[in-house]
Amino acid sequence: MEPGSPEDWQLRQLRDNHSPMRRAGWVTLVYVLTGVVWIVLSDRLIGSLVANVELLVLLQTWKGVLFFLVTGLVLFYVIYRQLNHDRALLSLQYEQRRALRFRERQLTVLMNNLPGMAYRCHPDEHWTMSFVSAGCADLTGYQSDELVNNRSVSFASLIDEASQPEIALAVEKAVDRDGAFSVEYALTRKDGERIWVWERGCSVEDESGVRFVEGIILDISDRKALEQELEVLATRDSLTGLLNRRESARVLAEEQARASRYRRPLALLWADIDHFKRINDTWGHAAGDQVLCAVSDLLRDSVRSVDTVGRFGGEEFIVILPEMGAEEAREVAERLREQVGRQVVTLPGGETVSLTISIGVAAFPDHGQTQEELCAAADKAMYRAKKQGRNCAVMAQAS
Ligand SMILES: Nc1nc2c(ncn2[C@@H]2O[C@H](COP(=O)(O)OP(=O)(O)OP(=O)(O)O)[C@@H](O)[C@H]2O)c(=O)[nH]1
Repeated sequence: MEPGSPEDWQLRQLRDNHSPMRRAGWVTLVYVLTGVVWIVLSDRLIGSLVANVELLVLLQTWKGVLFFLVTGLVLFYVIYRQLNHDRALLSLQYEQRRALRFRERQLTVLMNNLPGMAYRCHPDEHWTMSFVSAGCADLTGYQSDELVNNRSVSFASLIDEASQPEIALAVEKAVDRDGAFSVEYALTRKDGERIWVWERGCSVEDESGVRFVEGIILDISDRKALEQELEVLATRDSLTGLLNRRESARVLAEEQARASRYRRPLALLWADIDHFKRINDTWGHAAGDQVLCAVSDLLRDSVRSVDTVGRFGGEEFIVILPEMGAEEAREVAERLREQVGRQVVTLPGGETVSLTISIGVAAFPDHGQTQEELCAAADKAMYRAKKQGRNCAVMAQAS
């Protein structure tokens, strides 16, 4: 009910009115006093004006009748007004109850048809649920009564452990400033399936001052999968699965900035398959693809976990070697060159393809102060390796 509405005014009036006993007492007192005053005054007036006894008796009789008529009318008006007032209050109560029932029904339908689950919980370490909507079964696999009051399992135990501190912080902040929070995290369902959910909630206080958190939780696994797919598409080379050119450049820029900030060594290898065109021309493009994948796998499997291998274009690869100086990088390049030389790729038709690679080696800061200078130095070194007869690793010249 809106404050200031007519219904509100009526209820306030009812609350502010005196008690029924006091009101009835007042009415009776007014009636008795009026009667006494009327009888005394009217008797005196008539007695002083009329001397004839018969006329006096007649006037007394009509005076009594008049008194009953007037008080009867007043009584009728008072009771009529009161009953009308009561009836208005009763119908107001009835309308309010009806509106309340309608709203409850609306709310229940809404909650039960939400795509996820609505909840009310205590902000304790178990996220003890005091209410969950019917969508709980679809979302978590648990029935409402299994989750409410942690009867079978606590909601906190379903949440991915790594996300718990972040969620606790978001909720704490929301409770502190009476605001809302939204978080994304992984949740383990009753059947063991791991799903991604998005939760939005806010802190509320009930009439007795107890704090709760209320909100909704939606399944966003499809969106997450799409996001991850898009991320792979944006950062990976679709043929080899290595980082693509853009992502390789981003990682190199990051590593170069770090090396520059902390004055740490960093090396870059620029590798190119020798006479790759011949492979394509001899065995076909699909065979060329297979060779590219084989070389990619070999490079990826032959470096440290901190190193990054990317496909920079056609048959060109880069290897980013953090915390590595020029000499060590040359040894790595030599090792990779030998491994590729030893590798034989067997094509689907049974034919075998042998290959070699040429590698340019550049180190930060000796061969380049910036990412661009480092790339250019490694690329030039690779071309010198080609000129020197291929199948070799060549160190870049100092800048
Ligand atoms: N199969 C296949 N071939 C590719 C791909 N990308 C580029 N190429 C081919 O790679 C070949 C590169 O040839 P070139 O740049 O002449 O180099 P090369 O034959 O390796 O000779 P050198 O580098 O001088 O040793 C071209 O024929 C391109 O068509 C790819 O994704 N798959």
